[in-house]
Amino acid sequence: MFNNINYGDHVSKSYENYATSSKVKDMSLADEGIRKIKWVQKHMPVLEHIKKEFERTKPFEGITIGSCLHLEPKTINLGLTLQAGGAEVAMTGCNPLSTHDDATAGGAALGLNMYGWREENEEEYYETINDVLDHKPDIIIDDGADMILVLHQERKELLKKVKGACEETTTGVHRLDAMHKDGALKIPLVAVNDAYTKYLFDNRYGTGQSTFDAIMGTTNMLIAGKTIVVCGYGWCGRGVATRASGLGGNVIVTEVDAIRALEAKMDGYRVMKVTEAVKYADLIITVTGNINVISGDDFKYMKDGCMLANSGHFNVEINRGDLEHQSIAVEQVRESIEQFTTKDGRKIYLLADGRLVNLAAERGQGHPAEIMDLSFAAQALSAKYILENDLEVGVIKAPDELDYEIAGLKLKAMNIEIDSLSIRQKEYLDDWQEGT
Ligand SMILES: NC(=O)c1ccc[n+]([C@@H]2O[C@H](COP(=O)([O-])OP(=O)(O)OC[C@H]3O[C@@H](n4cnc5c(N)ncnc54)[C@H](O)[C@@H]3O)[C@@H](O)[C@H]2O)c1
Ligand SMILES: O=c1[nH]cnc2c1ncn2[C@@H]1O[C@H](CO)[C@@H](O)[C@H]1O
Ligand SMILES: N[C@@H](CCS)C(=O)O
Repeated sequence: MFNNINYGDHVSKSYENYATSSKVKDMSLADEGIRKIKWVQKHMPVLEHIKKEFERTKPFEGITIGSCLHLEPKTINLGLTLQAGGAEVAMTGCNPLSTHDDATAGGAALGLNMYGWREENEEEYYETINDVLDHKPDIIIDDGADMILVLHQERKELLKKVKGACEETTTGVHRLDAMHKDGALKIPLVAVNDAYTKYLFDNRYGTGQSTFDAIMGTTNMLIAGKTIVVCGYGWCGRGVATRASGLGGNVIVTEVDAIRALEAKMDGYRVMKVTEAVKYADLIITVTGNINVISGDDFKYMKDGCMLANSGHFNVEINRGDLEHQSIAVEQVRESIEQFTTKDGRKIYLLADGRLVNLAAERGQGHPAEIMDLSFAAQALSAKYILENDLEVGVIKAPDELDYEIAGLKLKAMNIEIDSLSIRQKEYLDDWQEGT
């Protein structure tokens, strides 16, 4: 069935190395998965460049890399990049709702060990994390730190083989920082999220666009003229607020950090306490990485028809239990939309079960390929960095050289040339004596 597909230059050309240990929903979806993988490859030039380099230099020969990332075509392309470098790759999802079953079938067909399917229950979610750990990885790539936690708590015997791990997202880095402070972290950790080429683009422009892509695709509703409350004005919040405003929404920001609140105000948004903001909201989007951002009485003051979406962390930012408690009926009214009827008769809509909407909604495609090109280039080079350096236990930022290499490659792929400092300019910048 698969043999007449032209795989292109950068993926395996046959299914001979089809990883039989994979657990995916349906291998008959592999053709479609491979078509989607090939599409994103066209839009991930930096990762494709790295893949070619890896094919030549084989930095991961004899190495096993296990990942816990959102499983969709761009992530599979990261897996193929690591595979091109000689690694045995085992992948599972980092969210029970974000896996694309065609992409995982495609990945398995192309020789990656794939574990996971969309709508896993909690037991299956952790079972597939353990399936990846069974491959005894030398390097781990995590998103949200669930796999690293399982490694430290339940699979301690594997710790000594792990040379290091990479973490994809802000909340994962916070969790791992906390773990290190408690003396519980036993491996070196590269906070890939903290690379400039990651958070400045992925968290901001990626989340900005993909959050609205998913919300609009899920609801088929207009943004223009609506009041949109953005909870959290970090990198994701800035991106979400910019796009909300660009689509014609009236944006209100809520924050707990005085500097970020001030920044939001001077960026032109209204800023107020969440208890006040919810009264005006047509749509609320949480992007804080925190728990109970919308909870308790907040639901009482919402207007009839208010929609709730989280694009931050797990399913804890919006307290679903509190909303259920105040409701007399919950009904699935459309794919990824639940309608809660409150005791006083209002309808409140929760998207994608309160999980990050840009990935967990049925229509969620995640960030654009050009954005994940940067994030996954940072992952691929960080994995190589771990292997080539004897890192100490702790959480470090990816080195600046790596960031500049990625930015340079991206600019080149975009046909953009920039200036460089002249010798005189360098001297001037280094000199403290030259004045007016
Ligand atoms: N959906 C995605 O694809 C995606 C992409 C990147 C990051 N993330 C996740 O999104 C979350 C935010 O990431 P970030 O990089 O913007 O983090 P960040 O640290 O830059 O920003 C978070 C902001 O939320 C604020 N905040 C915390 N608690 C709050 C509360 N109760 N009410 C209002 N504001 C509050 C903080 O003060 C901070 O300014 C994280 O969980 C991150 O892992 C999701
Ligand atoms: O399309 C995607 N594929 C894989 N990962 C993604 C995609 N979109 C966003 N993220 C990643 O998900 C993390 C939060 O869990 C973010 O940090 C982002 O890098
Ligand atoms: N993997 C987690 C981390 C997001 S911050 C999630 O999907 O919610």
